[in-house]
Amino acid sequence: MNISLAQPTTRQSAPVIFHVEGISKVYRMGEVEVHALRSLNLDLYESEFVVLLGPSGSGKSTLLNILGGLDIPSSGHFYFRNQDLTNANDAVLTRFRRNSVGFIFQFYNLIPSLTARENVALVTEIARHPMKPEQALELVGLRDRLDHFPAQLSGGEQQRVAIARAIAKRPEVLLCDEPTGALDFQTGKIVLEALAQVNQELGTTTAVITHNAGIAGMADRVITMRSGEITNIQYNEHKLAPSALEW
Ligand SMILES: Nc1ncnc2c1ncn2[C@@H]1O[C@H](COP(=O)(O)OP(=O)(O)OP(=O)(O)O)[C@@H](O)[C@H]1O
Repeated sequence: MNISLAQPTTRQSAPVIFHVEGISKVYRMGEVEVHALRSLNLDLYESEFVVLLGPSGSGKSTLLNILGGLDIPSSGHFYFRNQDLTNANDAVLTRFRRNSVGFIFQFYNLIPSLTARENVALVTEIARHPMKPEQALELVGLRDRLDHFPAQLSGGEQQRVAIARAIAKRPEVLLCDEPTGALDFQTGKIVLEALAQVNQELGTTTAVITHNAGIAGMADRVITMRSGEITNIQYNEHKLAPSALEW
């Protein structure tokens, strides 16, 4: 199914950051072919906050992984700021991921023997124009947890360290796959507050995959997928603060 790309967005004057044109992804498992994405078209705009919904197996992670240069489509084209990355080689994709993309996953993948500040510093040491680890941690509300080790932090705090680590290199996009999947309601909201804050303060284009439809209210756009296709795009005229979300 092709969705019109000409609809207005709340960021309608913003330039396109990702242009996805008819991408398909087929996984071959022996004799069996799994069509994870089917001729999908999508534009994402600078600074927008997008929530991706859809049942398990609908292709959300596959799409996010392609956007982030972790996977490549079987056919179609994928552009980042007019640069065609569809057939980019490993060196180009590595540079793209390193300079332009921050990833957040359900599990935080922090290094247990390093403090919050040191976990973030690992990334800032190799980035081009990083912010200071302290600044990144302050942005996610962890100024007073700089010298704590992961084991001394709650799940929500660890996820916020992971967010600080992802944004400290000032990526243009932040791709989040089930960032609150392992967290309870209240803690999940605090993590969403941190993502909203980063989106607002740094203008980082943010895409969040979730099974939780209650999160949709904080997005500029809500994209719903089913069986490898986009079945609906909804525009929120009035975004909700994460604290006002209910699920
Ligand atoms: N590496 C892979 N090899 C084979 N099949 C895969 C692979 N990755 C994903 N798939 C299949 O592609 C389809 C889409 O998977 P994907 O993970 O993108 O869905 P999803 O919407 O993110 O699901 P979930 O919400 O459960 O994470 C599924 O049928 C899945 O089994």
